[in-house]
Amino acid sequence: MGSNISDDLKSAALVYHTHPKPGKLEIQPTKPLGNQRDLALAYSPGVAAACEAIVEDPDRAGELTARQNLVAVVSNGSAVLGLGNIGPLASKPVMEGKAVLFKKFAGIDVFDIEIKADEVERIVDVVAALEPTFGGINLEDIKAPECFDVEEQLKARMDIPVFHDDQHGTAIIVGAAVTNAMVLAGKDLSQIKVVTSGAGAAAIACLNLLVTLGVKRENITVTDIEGVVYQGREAQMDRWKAVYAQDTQARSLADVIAGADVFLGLSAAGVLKPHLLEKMAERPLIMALANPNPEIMPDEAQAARPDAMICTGRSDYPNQVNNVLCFPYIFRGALDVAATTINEEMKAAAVKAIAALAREAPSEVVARAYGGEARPFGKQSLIPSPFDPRLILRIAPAVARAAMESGVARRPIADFEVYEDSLQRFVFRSGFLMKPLITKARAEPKRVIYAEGEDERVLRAAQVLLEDGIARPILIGRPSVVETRLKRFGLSIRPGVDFELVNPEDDPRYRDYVATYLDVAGRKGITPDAARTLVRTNSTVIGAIAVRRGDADALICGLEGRFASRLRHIKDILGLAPGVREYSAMSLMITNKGAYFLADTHVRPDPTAEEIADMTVACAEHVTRFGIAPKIALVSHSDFGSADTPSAMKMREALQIIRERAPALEVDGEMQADTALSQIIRERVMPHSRLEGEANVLIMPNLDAANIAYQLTKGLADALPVGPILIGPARPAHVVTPSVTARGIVNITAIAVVEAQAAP
Ligand SMILES: NC(=O)C1=CN([C@@H]2O[C@H](COP(=O)(O)OP(=O)(O)OC[C@H]3O[C@@H](n4cnc5c(N)ncnc54)[C@H](OP(=O)(O)O)[C@@H]3O)[C@@H](O)[C@H]2O)C=CC1
Ligand SMILES: CC(=O)C(=O)O
Ligand SMILES: [Mg+2]
Repeated sequence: MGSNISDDLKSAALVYHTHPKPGKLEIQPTKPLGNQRDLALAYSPGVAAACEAIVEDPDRAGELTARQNLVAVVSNGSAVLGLGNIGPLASKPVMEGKAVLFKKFAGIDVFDIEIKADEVERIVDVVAALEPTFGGINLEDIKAPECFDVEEQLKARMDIPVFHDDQHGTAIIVGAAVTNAMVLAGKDLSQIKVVTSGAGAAAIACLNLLVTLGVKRENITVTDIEGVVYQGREAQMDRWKAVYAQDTQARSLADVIAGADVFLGLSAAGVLKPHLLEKMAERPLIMALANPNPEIMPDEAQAARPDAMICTGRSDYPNQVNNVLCFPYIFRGALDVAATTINEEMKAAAVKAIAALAREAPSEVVARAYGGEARPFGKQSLIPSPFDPRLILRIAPAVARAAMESGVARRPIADFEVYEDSLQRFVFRSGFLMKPLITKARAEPKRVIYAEGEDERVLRAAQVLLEDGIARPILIGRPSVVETRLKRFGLSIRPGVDFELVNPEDDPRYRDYVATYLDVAGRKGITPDAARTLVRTNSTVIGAIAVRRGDADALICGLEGRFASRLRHIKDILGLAPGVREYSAMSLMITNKGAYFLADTHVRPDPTAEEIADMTVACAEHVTRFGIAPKIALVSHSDFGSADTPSAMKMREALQIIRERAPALEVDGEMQADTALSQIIRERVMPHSRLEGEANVLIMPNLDAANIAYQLTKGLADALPVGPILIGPARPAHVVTPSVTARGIVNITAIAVVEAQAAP
């Protein structure tokens, strides 16, 4: 045993699991519990009404409890990743991890259930007894051959989906990857020769699925820890691997690899030696899927066979064949139709959807958003990336449809358009929204300077930014304070080693910075004395000068103090970008309904029509960086001319200017906010609007309206704000608000890095 991961990653992983709270999960209530009445509804006596309704009609549990969206991730810890039988307690981090993936990628809630039980009967009894709690059961990391019986018996006993992820989740992705690789290699599945290392849960399930896809059983040779699985072998045999026993004298992987088109490794680290690859067929597919360390490292495999297509289970190489591409979405589809099982038709639908998605050209918007990362279908992109937001949009409906067509859906979907719309909204609500910018930032991380470098949130953000390669942070702060705090928060990054620290009390560039400051701001009422004091004491000034002088590429400030005073320094030192007449600020609000950009939430008290037009065009450009097509509404109290107040007329005039300046923009106005957010309402008041569907960019007539809308959305709709994104400075600089979180700083940094990449 032993995972062989680097010491750095090991300690980072331990900190990640420990701080700020132990583990990766907590329970969140979804209903208010703020007063006596709430208590009477949530608990006794009100709760009895819900209980009685379920007694009368058990199907109502789906609408009165969280059951229909709740999955159990169950393990006994007997085959945890490639770590072996480490037991249920040590398996808990993996099961919590699976729970997080279910939630993050598909909005499914999970209780991880680690059970101390080795015998099939005991596992089955425990899990079967959990049926009232859950809408589905995901079995995880239970070793072969026990896992086969466990799943078979549970499927027979339970009326909800039971799915052994290591078998079928893996098989579905492998099925999609093999299908696509053979398309590229120009080989027919019925002709290819497959050799495995591993004859356990994952390997056997993959082979079974490959056979249903057309691979011939006689063209498959299985090897495991005992060597080749041959007819008559007695050691370590079971009836599932016996299906693949060959009549052969060959005894080892080395004896059978010659001529293989596909190597399928689902066993243990390092079992495939580079010299063995030489004997494989032309353009072979090497799937080294053991986790966390594969059967062969991709660079070794590529060096031995430059013509090979290579997949691993890891996220740090192309072609990540990992069941995370499947299990969240197959359950999403199954739960959404209240399926009684996950059958072969549903699995086949998932294989098809995944293979087809990889072959789809990235949409124009996605391609632009992902920069160089959106690889077209090919050797390095046999299957979609786990962060492809289209996975849920393609797999869940395909699985739901297959469940309905095969007669196992208890609650069929009536309108797939509405269903797909709800999935689309989920995608935008989650962190996926930031993904394109983060990916783009990582392609060319820039130096970002933080004025409040001693703040815990900046320190935590810096750790993430460095680990994820999003930016090269420069922190302004006193070394002793920064060092003490890093230690206190258990952060492993070190000043001078991992990031640059600018000590405002003792920086060798002090004189040069004062000179630069006087140069740019000397005629704005700054005396030499004031300049010396400010460059010593005001970290926003220091940060802005660093950016001005090219010592940093972008500035983030505003964790303390007032927005206006921070902005004043940016104005004085960095100035406006060419062609821009005024500064403005746009805030992204990620809500349960979707993502909305509001402007100007922080800068201009009462912009003119010209300034509204400028701001709208600039906002639209920023929005496209998120991979979102801007749909812009100029909002007002007036609906398409219903009032002739000065502010309504201003918005009308702004629309005319925008139409002349940027005729391709999807923009309309002036309109009320509900008209902006609803196509139905808009059709009533303005049947031929240029704007289609829901607006996602709301341009407000003044600062009061925009800032109040921003604060209300944040407070009442529990929205996650990103920004404010400052538009206008000559170089990237953003003033966050004092309530910003570490995650918020990471997000605004990614935005600043992408801006800096585009800077001349
Ligand atoms: N990328 C992905 O999505 C997934 C990857 N996996 C990985 O696949 C591997 C197996 O998982 P799983 O099938 O669930 O586990 P099992 O315990 O069910 O199976 C393990 C199999 O590997 C064989 N094996 C172990 N060590 C060696 C070795 N040194 N040489 C050859 N064969 C060996 C075992 O042989 P024997 O039966 O003789 O002991 C057994 O057949 C793990 O590394 C896991 O992380 C699993 C699921 C998904
Ligand atoms: C990915 C996975 O489920 C495993 O390695 O076990
Ligand atoms: Mg697993």
